[in-house]
Amino acid sequence: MMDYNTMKNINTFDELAKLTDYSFLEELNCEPNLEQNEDNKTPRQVFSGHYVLVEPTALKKPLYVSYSEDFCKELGFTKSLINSNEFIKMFSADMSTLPSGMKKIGWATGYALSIYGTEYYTQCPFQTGNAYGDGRAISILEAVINNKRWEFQLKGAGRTPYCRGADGRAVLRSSVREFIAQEHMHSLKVPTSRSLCLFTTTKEQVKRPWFNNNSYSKEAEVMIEEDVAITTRVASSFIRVGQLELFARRARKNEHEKAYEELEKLVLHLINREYNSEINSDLNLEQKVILLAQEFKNRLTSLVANWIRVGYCQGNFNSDNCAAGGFTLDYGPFGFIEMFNPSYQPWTNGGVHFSFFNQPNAAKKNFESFCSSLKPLLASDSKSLKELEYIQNSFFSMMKTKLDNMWASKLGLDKFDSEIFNELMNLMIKTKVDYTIFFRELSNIPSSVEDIKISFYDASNVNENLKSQWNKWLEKWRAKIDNNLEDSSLKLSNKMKTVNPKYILREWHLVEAYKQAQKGNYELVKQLQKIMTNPYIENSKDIQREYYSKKPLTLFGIAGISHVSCSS
Ligand SMILES: Nc1ncnc2c1ncn2[C@@H]1O[C@H](COP(=O)(O)OP(=O)(O)OP(=O)(O)O)[C@@H](O)[C@H]1O
Ligand SMILES: [Mg+2]
Repeated sequence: MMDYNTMKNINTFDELAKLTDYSFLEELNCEPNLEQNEDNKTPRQVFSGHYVLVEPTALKKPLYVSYSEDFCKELGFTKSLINSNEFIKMFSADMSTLPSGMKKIGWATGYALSIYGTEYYTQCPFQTGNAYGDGRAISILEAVINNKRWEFQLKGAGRTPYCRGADGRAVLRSSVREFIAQEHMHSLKVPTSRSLCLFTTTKEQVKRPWFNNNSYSKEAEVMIEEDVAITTRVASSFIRVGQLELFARRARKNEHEKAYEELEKLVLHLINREYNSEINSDLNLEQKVILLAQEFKNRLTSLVANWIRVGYCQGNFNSDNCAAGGFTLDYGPFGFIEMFNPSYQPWTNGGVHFSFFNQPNAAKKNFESFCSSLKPLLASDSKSLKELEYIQNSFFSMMKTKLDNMWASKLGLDKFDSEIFNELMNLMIKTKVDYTIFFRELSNIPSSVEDIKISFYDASNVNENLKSQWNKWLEKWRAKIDNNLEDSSLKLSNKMKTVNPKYILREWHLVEAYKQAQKGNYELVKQLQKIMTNPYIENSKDIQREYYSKKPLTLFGIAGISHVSCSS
């Protein structure tokens, strides 16, 4: 819990400037031989170094869409700071007038890509992997604020050497989605990068593939022009599994004389930034690497169990979208499940491997890529290599324990019960239930199917046979919780409501919010932010009517609401 009383508020930009601390960035290698005034905004190969310096491309006449109240409070950022001209300039990517002590240039990093465990090079325009990385994300600040170190990164801040010929921008639509979802996830108690603020402009548009109105098409049908936007996201670091892979691939192939050294540096840097409290700095490299693998496994399995708990599908869980700190990163073609379907996948190009219930397998693949990246550092130590292999091979047993515990907590049970679980899954699929509403209603400890019918998409079609199956299941389940029940049912109910959210971010609500925002009205964005940053509370009847609500049947299958083909 944050102790706001002992926190220092930051009222002015000069106060923020004083908290700037680039010492972590300085642990890493900047790309060598970079000529000062080289235009670093065209695709090119970057052969070595952990980052390149690049000047963000500012938004002209930025419009302030919103900021995160919760996160600003956590940072101690006051309204006067957040509304200051300097703040608006910096986070709409204009770094030209920053005070001394603050870098007037940003940095972007290269990374490699593995899709479901397979190494790819073809996405790089040079087919080498040397021009793949942050194509539109540029970090601009590192600061230690109230004893915690944060990196501030602009998403959509213009081209970098890794832009692959694209525009380096993000559009308002995708930025509103990412901005709200990131803080929603934090409020759902799922580790994630955070949102600071969101700016747009009417002075610059880019083209994106999209759909005709009310279309059922799975493929984009038209190119539309959209206003660009920049979200500032903030995290303890933005190191991805793919980033480790890039340096490990180079070390493995001995691509240049410093390849091994750069890998080692990055891994130690990752430990310093993300695993400081778990890994003692006195240990030797091999011991550190082993502990790193163990702890990342621990975090990644918890993360994915949490995603399933809240109904989140990442959609594109490649190794380059997998944060090495074990938190959620890259809210692209994500979605929160509505009608339960284990193979739910909001992204039409994503494939079943990244679908809802397959996320543990996708995580396992990313974990394998992670472990492979550590291997060069253990090459001369066969005992440690064996240990790493063991850690890698036991991913699934840890994943299963985390999933079992998660399901037990959703069901209010002390212990996972496979019979109760399997029967429930079958019933949920057969009946077409809303995932969130079902578990929230279950948290009221119902005794009859009538009490959970509100979560059924087609309650009128639930026949007597199905009703009796539900009643039997509820009876069985109640017998279990009664057996386990030390506390009163009210206590159990309250406990279940801390793991089963009342509100999740439904795409059709997001669509309304970004459509309004595209017309210059940010009220719905703010309203959604407010509700989605308090997802476990009941809220007023009016809010319940609107947001504790199943997806309207008319929206099923509609492109841009039920699925997307492009998210950027
Ligand atoms: N409009 C764009 N301009 C330049 N590069 C882009 C653009 N869109 C995507 N990319 C790059 O393509 C790669 C794959 O895109 P992906 O959708 O995973 O990431 P993203 O949403 O841009 O970024 P992140 O993972 O940083 O949240 C990334 O390296 C990204 O930087
Ligand atoms: Mg990405």
